Amino acid sequence: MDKLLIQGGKRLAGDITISGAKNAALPILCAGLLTSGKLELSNVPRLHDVATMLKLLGQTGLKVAQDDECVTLQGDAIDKLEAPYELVKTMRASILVLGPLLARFGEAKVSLPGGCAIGSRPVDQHIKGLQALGAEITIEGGYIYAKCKKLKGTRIVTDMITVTGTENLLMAATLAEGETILENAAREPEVTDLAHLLVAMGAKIEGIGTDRLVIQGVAELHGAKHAVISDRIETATFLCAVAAAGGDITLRNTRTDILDAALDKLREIGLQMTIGPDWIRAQMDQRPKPVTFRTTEYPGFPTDMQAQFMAVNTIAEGPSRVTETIFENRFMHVQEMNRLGAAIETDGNTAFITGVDHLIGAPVMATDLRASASLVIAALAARGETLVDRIYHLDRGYDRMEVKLSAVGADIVRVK
Ligand SMILES: CC(=O)N[C@H]1[C@@H](OP(=O)(O)OP(=O)(O)OC[C@H]2O[C@@H](n3ccc(=O)[nH]c3=O)[C@H](O)[C@@H]2O)O[C@H](CO)[C@@H](O)[C@@H]1O
Ligand SMILES: C=C(OP(=O)(O)O)C(=O)O
Repeated sequence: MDKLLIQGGKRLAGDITISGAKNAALPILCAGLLTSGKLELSNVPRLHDVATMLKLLGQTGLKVAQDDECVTLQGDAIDKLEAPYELVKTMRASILVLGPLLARFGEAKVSLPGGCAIGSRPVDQHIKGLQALGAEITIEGGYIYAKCKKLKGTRIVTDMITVTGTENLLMAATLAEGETILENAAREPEVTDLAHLLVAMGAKIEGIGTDRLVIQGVAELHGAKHAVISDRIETATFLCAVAAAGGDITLRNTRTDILDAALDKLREIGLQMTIGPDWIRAQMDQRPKPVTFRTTEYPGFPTDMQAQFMAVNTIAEGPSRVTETIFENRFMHVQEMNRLGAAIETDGNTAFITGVDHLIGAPVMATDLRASASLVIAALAARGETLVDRIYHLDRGYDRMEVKLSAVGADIVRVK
């Protein structure tokens, strides 16, 4: 099993190119199921989750061709309307094939994703929404069996804001008969990116970027070309790395207009930033200042950045408080950070951090994707050597993180 060996205390300096966003690429790849036409996608990140998704889509009969960061999909020979447990269990986003398969073919069998480390993560809202669109759904033997003659547009109000729930229902609604209104829709930039692709494929969607999406169903969608939006979470992760380790880095191929909540907190930390349309130069030459925040849906502070900011808080010049409101079990990095000498206590969904003068390297275990990234950040700032185990979590969602970090001066190597 791969691990990362990190010698902390090195200043970071140089350029990093940000990859396409995992959370945009995964639904966008699933949109390939909605058409017999050709989807030509660029800026697709090289990630385990993308490889898993392409394998899953390939099994349906969708034709997949991949060349570096470009993926071409053609859905003119899909004949297996199924997502098996073996693949779904490794990636929850597999649930995103449900809406498209059902809408286009009137049938789908998709394994229930089950819980995961950060929380129970049910998919009841996806199911409830598809039922409202007229699908007959049964659950048996761990599988969702969905059937319909033709989905019919309706008004759907989800009980909570759900990102993949919105994406699944949005994709389904593009091929439903008549008008669908999605109230309480997620406004995450990745949902918006998917909506822009769907429009390029011929879908009729109003309210893009708002919490009320109005979709007029069309008989069919056609092929399109699309560049996946750059990854705001990867961007903010590298900004936290320089905030913790110190240095002067420039991030390229990024989007600076979808990062407000994180950028505000980074300014509070003391990170000096110069911001262009698609680049950010970040400089840090002081001990971080502590930041208190709570995670919320976009445009609020993203849960996917909670752990990385906590890593910066561990060595900040004072106490801070972090409240996680999206997932019920997203503090698994706390124990591991404390192994590095951090002083964090938790009470329910709030973590209380007392900034320490420095962390000291130790062997630690990654428990989920963003927890892994937070441990890398802590290790970059720590004195001595840290071995981060179970980095398969990291590989799910970061495109060659150790290569990008060593190119800017970090002492980080992948070991077996
Ligand atoms: C592939 C992808 O895009 N993953 C992102 C997506 O996950 P994902 O789409 O799975 O997260 P959701 O937005 O659906 O989850 C938000 C909350 O709603 C709950 N819920 C959700 C759906 C449902 O049917 N029932 C239900 O109870 C969840 O358990 C969670 O507590 O958004 C999360 C929140 O920004 C991010 O952390 C993930 O990185
Ligand atoms: C939780 C995440 O991803 P997923 O929904 O794919 O588990 C994440 O990207 O931080």
